[in-house]
Amino acid sequence: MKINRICCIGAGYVGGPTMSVIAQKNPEIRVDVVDLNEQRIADWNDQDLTKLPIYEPGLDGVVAEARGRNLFFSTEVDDAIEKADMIFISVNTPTKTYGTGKGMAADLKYVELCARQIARVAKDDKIVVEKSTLPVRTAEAIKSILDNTGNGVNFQILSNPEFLAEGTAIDDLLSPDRVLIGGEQSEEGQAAINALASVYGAWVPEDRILTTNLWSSELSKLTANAYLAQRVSSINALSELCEATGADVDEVAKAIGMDSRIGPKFLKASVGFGGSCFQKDILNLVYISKSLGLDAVADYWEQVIIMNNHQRARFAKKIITTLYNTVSGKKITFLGWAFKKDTNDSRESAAIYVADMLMDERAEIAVYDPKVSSRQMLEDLNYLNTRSESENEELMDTHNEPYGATDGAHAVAILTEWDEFKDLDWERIYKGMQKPAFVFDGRNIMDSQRMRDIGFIFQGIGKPSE
Ligand SMILES: NC(=O)C1=CN([C@@H]2O[C@H](COP(=O)(O)OP(=O)(O)OC[C@H]3O[C@@H](n4cnc5c(N)ncnc54)[C@H](O)[C@@H]3O)[C@@H](O)[C@H]2O)C=CC1
Ligand SMILES: O=C(O)[C@H]1O[C@H](OP(=O)(O)OP(=O)(O)OC[C@H]2O[C@@H](n3ccc(=O)[nH]c3=O)[C@H](O)[C@@H]2O)[C@H](O)[C@@H](O)[C@@H]1O
Repeated sequence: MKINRICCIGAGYVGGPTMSVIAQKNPEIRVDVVDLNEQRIADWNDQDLTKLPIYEPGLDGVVAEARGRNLFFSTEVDDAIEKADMIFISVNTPTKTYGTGKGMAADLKYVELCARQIARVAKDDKIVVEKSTLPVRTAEAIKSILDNTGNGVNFQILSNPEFLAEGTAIDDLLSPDRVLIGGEQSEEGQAAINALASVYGAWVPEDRILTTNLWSSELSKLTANAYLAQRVSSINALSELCEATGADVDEVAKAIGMDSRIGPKFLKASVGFGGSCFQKDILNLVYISKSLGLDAVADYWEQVIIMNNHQRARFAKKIITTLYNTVSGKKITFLGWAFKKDTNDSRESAAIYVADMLMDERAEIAVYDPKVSSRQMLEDLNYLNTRSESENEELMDTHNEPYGATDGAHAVAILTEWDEFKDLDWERIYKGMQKPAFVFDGRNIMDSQRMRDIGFIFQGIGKPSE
């Protein structure tokens, strides 16, 4: 089966970059990325490539090559569905904020809407690909909707979860560790799997394209994120033990990471993991386990989230106790708001929660982040509903450069590991701050000796205090 046209519903962090690379590598396939959000589509179509809605290193070059050739962004969802042979569903699947499973289960309403829309519009056979991260057995629900509300055409459902990480999305897409495709174990299912495998085969070596049954593929995505987040929570748990004993968490991480069975990656202690997916996907895993009566399994994974919440709170508490048990009226500068470097995404960023806790103590927060807009920072805080929007505005001040942000501050807290923070003129920052000048490095990016030599009272995560 030859694929001539692809449609992707959802032009977000996954749909946008993934389809850009598919289009770049398959110039003979037309790829239409569609979204209900008109502003987002307008931004994807902006001639000024610095205005793309997502900041990802290398994305602008890929879009420049393919856009207008065989890559198109539009709000014409029906038209793109109708003309496509293969339709990716890449819409958001946030944690439910209402009803059964509130705060735990994945909200599948956007996915279901897509399935219903595909069923209504499709007039010939289609392959429908789950790109969104979904609970195991969702393909069953999608198939039921398509088969029962459609126009009698045949649908094949595939699961093709995305493993890219933000900030390295283009590199991850260009050379993935693996591409996972789950499908029905039938002749038609195999043909659909082969069709999608040939799209990736344009640039991904065959031995990296892994095919499984649908349920293994759906569950592997939740499992991969749970394992990765578990490693961060494990090293963060040990960071507290390091602080209590005089061990250095980076030294411990290096020592264990050299064991080839453990490996060196994802062992960086931090103020806590963020991002739109780790928490949501683990909560979803916990919810599924609980629904199946597997309470011990649910409790095991829930601990990863509990530890992450603890790490964020511990960081805020450390700032408060170190600043003589009060931060009221004190200026505390955050360097970084994004959940990790090289992205403008701040969803579930630890910075939001740490700011919220300090603002509860009436601290005045000044923030500088190279890519996150001040509007987004305020929206993030308002979303928590802890205090009124005007109070948030009063207590938070945003800056577009670091020196004004740190001027007059009692303390600086590093919340994101942006490379540029290492090269700031820290002597200048020190001079401008209140004394004693405190720095809390929530990412362990600074050289502690150098910072102490400048005069700072410096504290990293999981590091000896002097
Ligand atoms: N952000 C990431 O790095 C990764 C995300 N994922 C998963 O991919 C999925 C998408 O995530 P993101 O791209 O981050 O979300 P996003 O929120 O950035 O993008 C989703 C887009 O879908 C659009 N949308 C929702 N319903 C629609 C509909 N009925 N018709 C047309 N457009 C619709 C929204 O307007 C939005 O622009 C989620 O399930 C997520 O768990 C998977 C791997 C990585
Ligand atoms: O499903 C998803 O959304 C994606 O989630 C993560 O990607 P992402 O959240 O973009 O970024 P990561 O590099 O995994 O970092 C997540 C969080 O963990 C933190 N982290 C990561 C690694 C580490 O050693 N220490 C640490 O604190 C990061 O700072 C960040 O806040 C996974 O790495 C991707 O494979 C997956 O596709």
